[in-house]
Amino acid sequence: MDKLVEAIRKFDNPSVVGLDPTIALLPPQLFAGAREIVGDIDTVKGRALWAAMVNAKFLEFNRSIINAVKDIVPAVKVQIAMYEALGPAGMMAYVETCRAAHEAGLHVIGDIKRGDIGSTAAAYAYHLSGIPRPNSEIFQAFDLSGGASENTSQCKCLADDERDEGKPDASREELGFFPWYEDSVTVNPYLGTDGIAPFVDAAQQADKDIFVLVRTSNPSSDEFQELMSDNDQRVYEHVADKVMQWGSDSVGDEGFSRVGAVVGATHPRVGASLRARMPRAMFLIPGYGAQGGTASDVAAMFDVHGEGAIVNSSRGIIGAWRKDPAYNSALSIEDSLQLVGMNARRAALDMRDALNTALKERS
Ligand SMILES: O=c1ccn([C@@H]2O[C@H](COP(=O)(O)O)[C@@H](O)[C@H]2O)c(=O)[nH]1
Repeated sequence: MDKLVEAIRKFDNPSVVGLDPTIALLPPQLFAGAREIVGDIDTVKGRALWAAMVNAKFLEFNRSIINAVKDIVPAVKVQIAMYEALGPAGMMAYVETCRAAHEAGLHVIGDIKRGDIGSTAAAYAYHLSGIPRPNSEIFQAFDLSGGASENTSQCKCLADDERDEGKPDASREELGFFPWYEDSVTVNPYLGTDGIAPFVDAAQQADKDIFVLVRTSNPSSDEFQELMSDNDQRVYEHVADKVMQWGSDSVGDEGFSRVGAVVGATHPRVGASLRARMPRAMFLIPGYGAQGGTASDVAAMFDVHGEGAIVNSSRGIIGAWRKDPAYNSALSIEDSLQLVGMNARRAALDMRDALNTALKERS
């Protein structure tokens, strides 16, 4: 997490902008004429054209936000669900969004919430370590090599070779070794250690990080996470202890391991207790703004130095333009996107200031 900690310090801003576009969050003028272009939406062609168009608009929208905030925030969190909902073209919009953020110098958190049995988790973990080698386990399992390769025992990724040769990230990108442009991803711990270990290994190989869901922000999260086990511990407390264990071999210079924790801003008391329980875990805190979390709710989730956490807001920042009286439907596409960017910037600055004030006030 050293790079993320450094980026937060550089901007004096422990917040992350969530790029979770929906059609309702985009200015309607971006879709002017869409009906005519798409034709009948209930045909395969119409639906495919619509998805391609929406994805192109998502990308345009995201780029205007990235440009507007790149000099004031350290990171973006890109929620893959919003893109995946639009099919294969959506995945390209996801990747291109991550790439635009990466090229703008931002730390990119891929909110992909993966988790599966070990062998499948190993395949998902290539999000971090790059496209697998032809002789990696994932290809061997299906014998795509025609039995030619000898090496079946190791799941070795392309990034290994690059790292061995000491090549910088840029050359990895050129070679297609780093296709997702994510610096970290979110993972779901429900399957236990064998579902997480491949992500920890991949993060270690590729010098990246993961964030494990520990105490999520949503209303139903109590159903399982608050359950009490025999030894008087809540389920989320068990997960927290596992997160510490999973990260124990990867504590960086800044004192945080590669294995961070997702803790919702909507649980201030629990968040504070988790801070004490997980001193080496960086917290990714969603639930600020649109879900009701405030700066004072999250202040106790930072460590004594006011570090160790990054707070996400998605709708509250990318949808801020909708409250601006300067918006009107007659604005050109260009002007509407400028308004989107200006409002996102203002909302991001307000969030930064609110967090820094709450951190000062608590001491
Ligand atoms: O516990 C969790 C884990 C992840 N999220 C994600 O964060 C954003 C929140 O969006 P807002 O618009 O700021 O509410 C979204 O991508 C969620 O999937 C979360 O909210 N809670």
